[in-house]
Amino acid sequence: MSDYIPGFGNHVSTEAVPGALPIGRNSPQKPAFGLYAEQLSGTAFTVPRHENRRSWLYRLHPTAEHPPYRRYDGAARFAPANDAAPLAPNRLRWDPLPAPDAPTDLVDGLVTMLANRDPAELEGVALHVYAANRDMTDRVFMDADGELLFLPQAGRLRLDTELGRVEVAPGQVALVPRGVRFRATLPDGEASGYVAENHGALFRLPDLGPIGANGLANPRDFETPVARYEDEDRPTEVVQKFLGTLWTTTLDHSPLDVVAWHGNLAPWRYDLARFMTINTVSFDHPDPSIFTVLTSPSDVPGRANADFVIFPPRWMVAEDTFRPPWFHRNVMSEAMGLITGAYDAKAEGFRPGGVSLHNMMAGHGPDLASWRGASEAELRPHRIEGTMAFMLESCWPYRPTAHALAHAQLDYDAVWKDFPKAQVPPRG
Ligand SMILES: O=C(O)Cc1cc(O)ccc1O
Ligand SMILES: [Fe+2]
Repeated sequence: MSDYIPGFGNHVSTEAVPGALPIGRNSPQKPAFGLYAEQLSGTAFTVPRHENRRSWLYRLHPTAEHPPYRRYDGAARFAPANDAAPLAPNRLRWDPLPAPDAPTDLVDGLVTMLANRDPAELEGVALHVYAANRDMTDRVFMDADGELLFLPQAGRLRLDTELGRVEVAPGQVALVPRGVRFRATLPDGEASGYVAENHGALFRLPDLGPIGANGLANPRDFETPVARYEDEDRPTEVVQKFLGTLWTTTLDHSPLDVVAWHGNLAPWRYDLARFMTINTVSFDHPDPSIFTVLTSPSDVPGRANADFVIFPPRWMVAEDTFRPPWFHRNVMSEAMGLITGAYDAKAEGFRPGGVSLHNMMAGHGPDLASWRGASEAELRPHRIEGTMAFMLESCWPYRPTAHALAHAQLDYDAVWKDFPKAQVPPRG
């Protein structure tokens, strides 16, 4: 049997021990084996049925049984954005995180770069980066502030979650729903990458409009783990992110003790190589919304709280067209990262593991070298290979954290310096 069940947002039933899952009801008077039934809500009880997400978990201990949380004093840079000072409307870019110089697990290796809105408003996203070289041992993490989308850049992650094991490699992404506890271990000994934290409406597949019934990320390619549990009676720390700060408590058992579960709120993984990419076969560079993998809508139709967009390997065939991204100013705010290769609008300086920020209305687009190259290129069919950039586009402008502001590349603006002035014929 596969360790994964295919499909996005499906109603799944899975049990690690035969007979653990109640049949025909969610909360029997006495669940099998003395298990505790617990509902985990991903949406308010009364949201419309097609948006309603929740799962029922059958576990060795009730989650409610835990001592009080105290402030966690590790992960000093895994912190909320600093919104005290006015933010300059400048474009910013960051180099990849250096490898940790001490043993560091995923939680302590997370560094918050960009965030918008307050998690208490149930809107907005944050972009974190991580660099870790140690397994989480005897501790788990959970985020009450949002769902977590993991984008490994180097090194695999094994995410042992309450609802099962998700293994994810660079080129794949994985999602852990809000509130689901998990432990990250590093099969390759070290790992670095990105985490998008979504405080708003749950990520979903975008509508396809005139594209039709198929294409972009197809639902069947999302993989949800089967139930898998630990029966460990030893102290386990739970680090929790709640309202932008970190808290800790210690249980006398592993909380990854869900023997069976059913429902449609669950972790999953997705291989970005399965993305069916759409592009022009005539002329002009289409808007990047054609590359949307997942969207988190805001209350305004079509204006996303967060769009997760990728720039995958693809053919470029447009005729009489400047093929890379055009110059633009966007009412949406654009955070970007690079998983592998080079990005077609930036000849240099945007490195795998790096981050860039082009906030609302910031003029940006190809750097001088990319513009020159693409303006002069012979327009034969050309395949962009070995690349994977992503964008987390949000209607809410991002604020870099104090740490990010202090570590931005110097003079990113210079990539748009010295464009030759256009020469129009003299008037009249
Ligand atoms: O700024 C960027 O590089 C991202 C981007 C890509 C694209 O193809 C069109 C618009 C856009 O913002
Ligand atoms: Fe852009």
